[in-house]
Amino acid sequence: MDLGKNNAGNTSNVSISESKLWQSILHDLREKIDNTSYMILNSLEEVYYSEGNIYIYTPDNIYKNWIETEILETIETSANKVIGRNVKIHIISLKDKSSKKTKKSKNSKNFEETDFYQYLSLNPKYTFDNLIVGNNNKVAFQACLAVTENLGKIYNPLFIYGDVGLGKTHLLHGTAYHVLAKNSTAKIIYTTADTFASELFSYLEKGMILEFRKKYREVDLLLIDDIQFLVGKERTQIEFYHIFNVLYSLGKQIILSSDQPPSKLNGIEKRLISRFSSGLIVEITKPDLETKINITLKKMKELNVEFSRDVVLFIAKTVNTSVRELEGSIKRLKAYSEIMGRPITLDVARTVLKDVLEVNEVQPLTVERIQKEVCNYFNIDIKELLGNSRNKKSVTARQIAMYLSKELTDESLSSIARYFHKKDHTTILNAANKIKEMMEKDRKLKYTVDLIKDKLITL
Ligand SMILES: Nc1ncnc2c1ncn2[C@@H]1O[C@H](COP(=O)(O)OP(=O)(O)OP(=O)(O)O)[C@@H](O)[C@H]1O
Repeated sequence: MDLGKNNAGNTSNVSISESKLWQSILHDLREKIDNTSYMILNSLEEVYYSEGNIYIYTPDNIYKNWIETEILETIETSANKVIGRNVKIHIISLKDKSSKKTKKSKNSKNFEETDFYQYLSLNPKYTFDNLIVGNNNKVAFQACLAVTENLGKIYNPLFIYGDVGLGKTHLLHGTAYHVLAKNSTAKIIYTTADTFASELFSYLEKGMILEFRKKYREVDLLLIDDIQFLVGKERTQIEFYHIFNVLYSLGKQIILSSDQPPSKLNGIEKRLISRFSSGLIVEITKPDLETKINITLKKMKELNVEFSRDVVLFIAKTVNTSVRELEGSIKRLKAYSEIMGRPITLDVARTVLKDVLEVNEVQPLTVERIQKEVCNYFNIDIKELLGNSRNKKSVTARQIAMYLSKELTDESLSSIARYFHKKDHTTILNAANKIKEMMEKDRKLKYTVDLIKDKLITL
């Protein structure tokens, strides 16, 4: 029987029998039912989920009767626990063809893995596949990747910090997904320090502190986001301190994120700070232009929207505060274009994102600024840059300035030519092409150009 096929022979749906959720339910049942019952359940090939119902198909009535009399309640309890809501279990014998048809009506939706991820509070979009890795987050990403290969063995704890909206949560969720992809039964808790604190108090109110401890002390990977929210919460810090110690001594992996490095987390106990600092601390910084362009292109694809190259460059250059804002700007432009039925031109983008630009107080990127920055870098006079000197340094500087003016401003080639006191726009085009070509072969030149570019656009 083909597990990937549903009743209608449609191969696009995934049955619960293949899913991580069913594996988790079976895993939970392993210790609770006898071996024969476990073998029976493990051998079943058709198990489906639909809106709070699990349909388990058995080859005949003997299996059906066994499950119903021996283990039905236990399955239900495990399923409720794993899914986090009440589910109803239906046992259907495949010999009884008519019941199969009724239960699996065309509205019946097979289980999707997103149900499982929602249960873990993971955003389905925050995977490594959707994460753009640039200079700003490369170290943090590599550290997370290394940790997934070797849970608890290296970089424990891993402490990731950076300003708001720079992708810390995305990285934490991506790590959890990556661990689950390698081992679907890994016990993972992702939570924020705030949720951890509220959860603790609700367990305390119910007199269930032991259950709370058990829950957190049993994990293979604990990810706590926004750890700065532990500041001032003394009771929560005490509880977290003990959980941390237990997990650490058991060699379980802990990953924390914060908007500050540990040393700046005033209001968190010293003993916790020293533990946060005992593993690897990595920073996520603001993305450079190239990374912002790549993120913009990725988000456009996710949002199914297309902008011209000019608009992409404009967004990436001008939205400087966070990746969240970058994403917000793309969404705004998309909404504007849909509502007004107009394509997004550079002028439209400028108008729609006016308030974002005001916040960012962007210094306009003019040909004059580029010329000045190039002169600073090469330590030459503007007269030398604009003159006709053929010495190597002046020629390189001039060509780089022409290349950057073409790449980073909206000026036409003729207009750029005027800024360089040239009559012919082909001078600019030739210089720009030459630098572009040379950068592919000459790493030192590429490094120089990138450095100047960074200075011009860095936030
Ligand atoms: N490198 C990246 N590639 C793709 N998307 C990114 C990247 N960095 C951030 N994002 C996106 O930016 C948005 C904000 O990221 P996220 O919530 O992870 O930031 P954060 O650092 O956790 O922020 P906060 O400190 O406010 O909690 C998300 O939609 C995320 O997908």
